[in-house]
Amino acid sequence: MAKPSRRGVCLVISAPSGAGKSTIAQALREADPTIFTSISVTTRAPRPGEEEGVHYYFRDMPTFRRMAEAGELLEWAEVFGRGYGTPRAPLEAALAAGRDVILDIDWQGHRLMRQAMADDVVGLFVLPPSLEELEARLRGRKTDGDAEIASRMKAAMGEMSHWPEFDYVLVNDDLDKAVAEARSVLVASRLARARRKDLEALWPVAG
Ligand SMILES: Nc1ncnc2c1ncn2[C@@H]1O[C@H](COP(=O)(O)OP(=O)(O)OP(=O)(O)O)[C@@H](O)[C@H]1O
Ligand SMILES: Nc1nc2c(ncn2[C@@H]2O[C@H](COP(=O)(O)O)[C@@H](O)[C@H]2O)c(=O)[nH]1
Repeated sequence: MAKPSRRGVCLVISAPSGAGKSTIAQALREADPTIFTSISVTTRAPRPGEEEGVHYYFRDMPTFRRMAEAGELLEWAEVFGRGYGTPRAPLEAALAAGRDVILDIDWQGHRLMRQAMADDVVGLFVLPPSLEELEARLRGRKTDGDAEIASRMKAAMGEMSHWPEFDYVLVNDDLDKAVAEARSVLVASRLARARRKDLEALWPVAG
């Protein structure tokens, strides 16, 4: 197979639950179907309408632990008391084939991804316009009960305090604007530092 002209960008999008990162990631993928979708493994139960291998790989805790110990997960973290992790092999294959990848994971996962593949990772943190709007979005989504929403709201301030660790930060007040900004981050990242290695092999560089 011919070598791709560049390695893909691994765009890690994090946010407190309900801020809109999955919605933004989905819009980016719909606009550009070449973007690779990483499907995480989780120990949480499927929500109504969620499908195995589409939204998540749903596994019990012993299986999740075995995968983590065997190195099958590039990163994994406990979020809201459950295990979530990124399968290693499909993501590495996609980047090597020159495909951009979007990961919709929490701030701990972003830290671990930076340790695992610093040159490939670009971090984007999505903030909600306010705590009231965050709670309204969690309620409006109708996927979680009161106790789960309370637990996610309780964690939100702590999660949001990690925004300075990211390369880019946006406020998702207007969805179209947020998607356009996230798209700009992806395009700029394609042209940025790690991508220069490919050009250095092709074009002269002043000594
Ligand atoms: N800019 C926006 N204005 C109004 N509603 C929005 C906006 N962005 C997203 N939403 C809605 O907010 C809800 C939460 O969005 P989403 O599921 O994408 O959040 P998330 O950050 O991925 O949450 P989780 O971490 O739980 O997966 C959804 O119902 C979505 O349609
Ligand atoms: N570190 C990781 N975090 C992940 C991964 N997949 C999802 N997540 C994060 O978990 C919470 C909750 O998700 P939900 O689907 O239960 O609402 C959210 O912040 C996700 O971003 C992963 O592989 N690794």
